[in-house]
Amino acid sequence: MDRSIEIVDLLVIGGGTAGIVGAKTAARLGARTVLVEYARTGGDCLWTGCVPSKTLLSAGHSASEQSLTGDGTDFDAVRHRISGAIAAIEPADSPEALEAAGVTVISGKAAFTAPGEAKVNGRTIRFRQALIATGSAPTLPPIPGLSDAPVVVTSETIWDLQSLPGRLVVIGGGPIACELGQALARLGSQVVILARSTILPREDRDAAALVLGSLRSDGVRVIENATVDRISNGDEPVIHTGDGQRFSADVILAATGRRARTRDLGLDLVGVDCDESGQVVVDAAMRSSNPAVWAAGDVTPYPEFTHLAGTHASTAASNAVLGLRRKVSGVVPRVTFTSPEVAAVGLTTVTGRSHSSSTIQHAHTDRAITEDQTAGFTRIIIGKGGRILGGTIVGPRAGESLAELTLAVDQGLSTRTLAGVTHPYPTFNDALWNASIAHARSGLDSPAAKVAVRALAGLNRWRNDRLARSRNSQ
Ligand SMILES: Cc1cc2nc3c(=O)[nH]c(=O)nc-3n(C[C@H](O)[C@H](O)[C@H](O)COP(=O)(O)OP(=O)(O)OC[C@H]3O[C@@H](n4cnc5c(N)ncnc54)[C@H](O)[C@@H]3O)c2cc1C
Ligand SMILES: NC(=O)c1ccc[n+]([C@@H]2O[C@H](COP(=O)([O-])OP(=O)(O)OC[C@H]3O[C@@H](n4cnc5c(N)ncnc54)[C@H](O)[C@@H]3O)[C@@H](O)[C@H]2O)c1
Repeated sequence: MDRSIEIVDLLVIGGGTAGIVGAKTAARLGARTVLVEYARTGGDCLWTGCVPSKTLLSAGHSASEQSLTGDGTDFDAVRHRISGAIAAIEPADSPEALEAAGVTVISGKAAFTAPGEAKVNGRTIRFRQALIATGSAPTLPPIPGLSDAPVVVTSETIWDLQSLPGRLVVIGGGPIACELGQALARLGSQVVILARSTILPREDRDAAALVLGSLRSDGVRVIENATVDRISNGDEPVIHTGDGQRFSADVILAATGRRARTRDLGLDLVGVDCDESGQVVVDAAMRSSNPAVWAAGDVTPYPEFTHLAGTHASTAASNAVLGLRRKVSGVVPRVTFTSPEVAAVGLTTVTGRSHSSSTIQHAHTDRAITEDQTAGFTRIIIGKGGRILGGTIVGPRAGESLAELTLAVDQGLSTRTLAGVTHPYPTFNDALWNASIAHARSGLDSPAAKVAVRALAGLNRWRNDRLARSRNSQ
């Protein structure tokens, strides 16, 4: 029997970051909001993404410091730390927190059935607007033998390992491969990273080179431009590369990208278009090809970051509920939390004739020297009128320094403006300040500026002399 519930203002499908933020935003605006989640609220970030991976990195960092004293790794303690971090954050993302915010939470799998209708657990929900926030899942690359290998994990299942892998082969070279590869190497695994291109291909080349050096000094074998041909599964899995190299593994981590969860959602029944990779196509207001259906987070073609899932869902939900067409910002910061961290926003290379860059190596940044952490730099890309267009920061806590650079890019600040703001000393942000000062000062080196400065100084000298003469004659 079909049991319908009264029409809701916003139906949210998926209870990860995008779903939670979207649902809370709508409820705060007074909308009758229902969120459907088939696994557990909190999504990828809380359970298998940001939270466990950053905790693992922190544990790896502590282990690498302790190795100076010869301490071993207690993997149970690491697992305990990870579950502790999840447990501490989970209440904020729980169904109870959502209900307290005015959101009705339904446990089950939702799919659209007709325009304005979806089904969950055999029950029809009629909606005025809907938000698709179903995220993405890791994919396994089509490598012969991979799916038959005994211990193949992804970023979703690696957290189930009960013991530290002795030999870990990571296929991929993106943020997941670098972060998890480095953390596990620091905890004591022998790690090989097989990357199809260079590692962190989206980042500034100098930044990626610093991470490569750091991974290697942590004992990770990084093979760039590798082709993984096949995996043979005899006594133990062996990974064969195109150039004839072989790597034995106890565990294989596939970190080669993700696929949007849009299959079985009934999107064709509501006229929601997807691109060829299965992601929901949205405009800059996060609206799909169906004007009553919106999408946010990893299910869209935008970069896969928690902060973006949240801000995009908030925009989508308020647009849906209030009938607005507010567009999302194009300024997207990102941080890869390796040692050193790589943080970037906006333009990271000089691409136009009117662009220039200003770089401060952290070897010249006093705080980096006092911390003995000089492997890093701050580079900003500058456009017309000294406007800061973006940049890259590499070093400890680069992600924290990126907030200031992100604000500068978002607000269209110039190097002169940033140079004029007193920064505390000694901090890592000195590098961003000094990169701005260096550029702003270089403006004073142009012939026209030199003439103007000389004229101004001359005028002031003449005025002071005249004042002095008149004082002397009194
Ligand atoms: C290892 C790792 C580390 C990461 N680290 C960072 C980081 O440091 N910083 C950062 O910004 N990002 C990081 N990310 C990315 C970040 O986790 C994602 O961008 C973010 O979680 C996406 O949120 P979402 O809400 O779009 O999707 P998800 O969190 O995947 O949520 C989607 C939810 O929808 C549910 N669902 C799916 N289909 C249905 C359905 N039909 N009915 C009901 N429910 C459904 C799922 O169960 C899931 O709970 C990391 C990712 C990984 C894998
Ligand atoms: N710190 C963070 O914000 C953070 C951390 C982890 C993940 N994430 C998000 O999760 C998303 C997924 O991460 P990811 O690292 O899996 O994906 P990715 O798409 O960023 O990187 C995958 C890498 O694997 C390589 N690759 C693909 N197929 C391969 C093959 N057969 N052999 C060897 N290499 C191959 C690709 O060239 C690419 O460099 C990222 O795009 C990112 O947005 C973010």
